[in-house]
Order: sequence, then structure tokens, then C-alpha cells
Amino acid sequence: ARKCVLSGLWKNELGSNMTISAVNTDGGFTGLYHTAVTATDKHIRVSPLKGSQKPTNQRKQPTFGFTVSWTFSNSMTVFVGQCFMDDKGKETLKTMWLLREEVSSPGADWKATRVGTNIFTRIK
Ligand SMILES: O=C(CCCC[C@@H]1SC[C@@H]2NC(=O)N[C@@H]21)NCCc1cc([N+](=O)[O-])ccc1O
Repeated sequence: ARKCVLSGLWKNELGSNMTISAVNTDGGFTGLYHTAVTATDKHIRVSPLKGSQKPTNQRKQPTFGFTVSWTFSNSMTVFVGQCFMDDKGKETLKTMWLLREEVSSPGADWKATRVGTNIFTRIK
């Protein structure tokens, strides 16, 4: 299939991995995210993700977004990106993310959001 569907097992360059369920007809999906890193001293636990991708009947390299609600810290990350497929059929998810930390007061709001990029490739 010359189109990129997000369901399956993925890893990124930090060593995190995620499992995405079947993508339903309206592009919605859920899954689980296991981050290899954390900005807290908390013990890392698997966290749920929810997202959507543009339907692949119209697009071969769809854009998508998903949110991870971390189970071990009062923080949230949103990932947004696109799935690319090379001429050998190898898929890559190029993403940017925003990590929002819970801070104690509006005065600390300025320092509550981190930004970064991650590239995911399929496992197996
Ligand atoms: O660490 C997390 C959740 C895991 C985030 C993993 C990121 S998501 C993007 C990137 N890609 C990937 O695979 N993993 C990383 N939240 C900490 C926020 C926080 C920080 C502080 N602090 O630093 O003081 C205090 C209290 C806090 O709640």
C-alpha cells in the first residue's frame, strides 16, 4: 500500500515507543505511549494517547495530531506531524511537540511549555 496509516508500533530517537490502534473511518485513533525520558523524578508509566489523522483515501502522506495525557505527572503533550514514505515504502513520522507542565500560578505560566521535535520509525 503506497499510503501511510499510523496504526502499529513506533519508536523515536529518544527511545520512546508508542502503539497506535486501528485508525477508524473518521481518522480517529487511540494508543499507548511509553516515554524513555521525563523531566520529573517520577517513575515513568505507560500513558494513553488520542489523536486523529487525515483520511488516507485522499492523502498518501497524511498529517496527524495526538495528545498524550501523562499518567505519572500533571502534564500533557501534544504532537503534530506528517507521515512520510520513501520509495522503498519505509515510513517516518516527523513531528513537533509541546509539553505543558502544571505550574503553581499564572506568574509561572511563561515557563510552563517546552517545545521540541521527534522522528518516529516503525518497530518490526
Ligand atoms: O516529563 C513529563 C512527561 C513526559 C514527557 C516526555 C516528553 S514528550 C516530548 C518528548 N518525546 C518523548 O518521547 N518524550 C519527551 N512531564 C514533566 C513536566 C514537568 C516538569 C517539571 N520540571 O521539569 O520541573 C516539573 C513538573 C512536571 O510535570
